[in-house]
Amino acid sequence: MTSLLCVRNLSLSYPSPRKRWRRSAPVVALQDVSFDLAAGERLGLLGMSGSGKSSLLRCLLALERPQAGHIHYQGRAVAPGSIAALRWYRRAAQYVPQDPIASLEPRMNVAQLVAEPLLRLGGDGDIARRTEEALESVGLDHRFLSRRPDELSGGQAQRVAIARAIATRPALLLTDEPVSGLDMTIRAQVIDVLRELSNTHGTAIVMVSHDVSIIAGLCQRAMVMEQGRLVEDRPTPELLKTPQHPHTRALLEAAPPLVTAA
Ligand SMILES: Nc1ncnc2c1ncn2[C@@H]1O[C@H](COP(=O)(O)OP(=O)(O)OP(=O)(O)O)[C@@H](O)[C@H]1O
Repeated sequence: MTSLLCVRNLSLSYPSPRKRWRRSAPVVALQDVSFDLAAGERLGLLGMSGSGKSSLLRCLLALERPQAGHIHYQGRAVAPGSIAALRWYRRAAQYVPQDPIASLEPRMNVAQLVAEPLLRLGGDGDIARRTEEALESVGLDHRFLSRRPDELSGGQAQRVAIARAIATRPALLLTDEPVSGLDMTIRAQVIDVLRELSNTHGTAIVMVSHDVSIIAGLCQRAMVMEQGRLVEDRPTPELLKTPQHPHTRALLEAAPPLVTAA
């Protein structure tokens, strides 16, 4: 497989809030994080709350600038460098956020929301058909096309956010807890859609989840973070069967028993 993303020695700290007359030490979110992601690979990111998963995702999305290290996409620099000059990267990488309702423009209807990235990226062919296909693949039929975000449940809004991201068939999909608000049937359906997208179009996926079973069901590889560091990075079945790091073992012991495995 060809390397898509190359992440080397990434470190990120947030300035600490000012307490009265003095500042305390910055909050270290990422420390010396390095890994590669191959085209079409599906990578799960596990870790306790506050371990740095969302910070890493924000760096991969070029929303946060790391203080040290670099990120290259197909050999081109995503970081360091100017965020404003990353238009080319916004075409390649799509994002499914954790909070879909906040991310969907309230004045647009579902058809416009899903078509918007296709139009923005200069989509060719039948935009209406691709919009409907993307919505159908997440279990929403044509009756939803004219609804606005405030007329959707949390789960339906999440599915619109996923349809929006996958309609463009991106080379890289970055997701933060993409199925956490969905019931079990829809959750399984959305996981199938993501797997199908990846298998058919070679989309690489980086997925943050607290749910080990979701990562086991979708991702060939899993990484575990602890206090901003990567402590384990292995094929998911191996990591689940023989966790090496004490933190991974603690994480798996705290998780509910797995129903399925990749
Ligand atoms: N904007 C911010 N300003 C200051 N500190 C931050 C900010 N965002 C995150 N942090 C801190 O950085 C560290 C990593 O946070 P991050 O959100 O990346 O963890 P996480 O693993 O995604 O957690 P969760 O699973 O709870 O979402 C934490 O100590 C957090 O408090």
